[in-house]
Amino acid sequence: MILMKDVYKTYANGVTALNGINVDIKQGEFVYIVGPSGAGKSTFIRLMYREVRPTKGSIYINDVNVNEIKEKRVPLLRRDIGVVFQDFKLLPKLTVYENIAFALEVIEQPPSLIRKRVMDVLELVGLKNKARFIPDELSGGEQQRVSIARAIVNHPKIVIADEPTGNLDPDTSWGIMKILEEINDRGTTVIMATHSKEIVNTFKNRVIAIEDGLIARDEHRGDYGYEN
Ligand SMILES: Nc1ncnc2c1ncn2[C@@H]1O[C@H](COP(=O)(O)OP(=O)(O)OP(=O)(O)O)[C@@H](O)[C@H]1O
Repeated sequence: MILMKDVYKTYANGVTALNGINVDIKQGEFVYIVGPSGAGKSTFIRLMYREVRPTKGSIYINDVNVNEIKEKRVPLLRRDIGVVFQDFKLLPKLTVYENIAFALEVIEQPPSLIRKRVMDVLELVGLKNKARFIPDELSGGEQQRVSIARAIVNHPKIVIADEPTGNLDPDTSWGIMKILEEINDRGTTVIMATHSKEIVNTFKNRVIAIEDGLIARDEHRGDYGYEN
């Protein structure tokens, strides 16, 4: 479902972030991407939704080579992938409801379906009572729950999260993990880059460690493996 073959990435400034990555992630897996700062985790993640293009090698998402599709088909690729960022990236002037609905409006879904889907995801992330709030009126954890709701409202097959708990305290992070595990239990593949030893060692899942642009470790139900 996600397949990388001999993937290299050298940025325009000459920095090589990935140095020959081979990986195979099946539908329904939960995978942590760990490793030292600057090891290439974000680059690895951003290649999957074509935010970054590889210098060499192939990346397949559901048998589609993401580097070969035409620019106009990129939005279609991204419909299958929900992305969650460390800094939430919510639209500040829109309400919680509107932030989530927007993801469906841009792909021209009918209003009745939009309403149902938004209410369903608000229920899942426990924010039905805050649908009319704007992001500034929410805590960091609540804003991250909105951004997760927005990422999954279109029922993507894959959710990619780049340090989703990076700005949150431990209790709030736990709540976010519970939601991601629930989404994964429903069959969605979850790929999450993290620096949290506590999370990786508590919520056991596959661990892929990237060091110096290479996969240094790939373990089923692995440990974090670093001292933070
Ligand atoms: N847009 C870019 N242009 C040039 N170099 C970049 C760019 N993005 C990342 N790099 C470099 O590529 C290397 C890998 O960066 P990347 O962000 O993938 O690492 P990371 O493992 O996610 O780090 P962190 O844990 O600190 O977020 C670093 O040396 C970084 O400086």
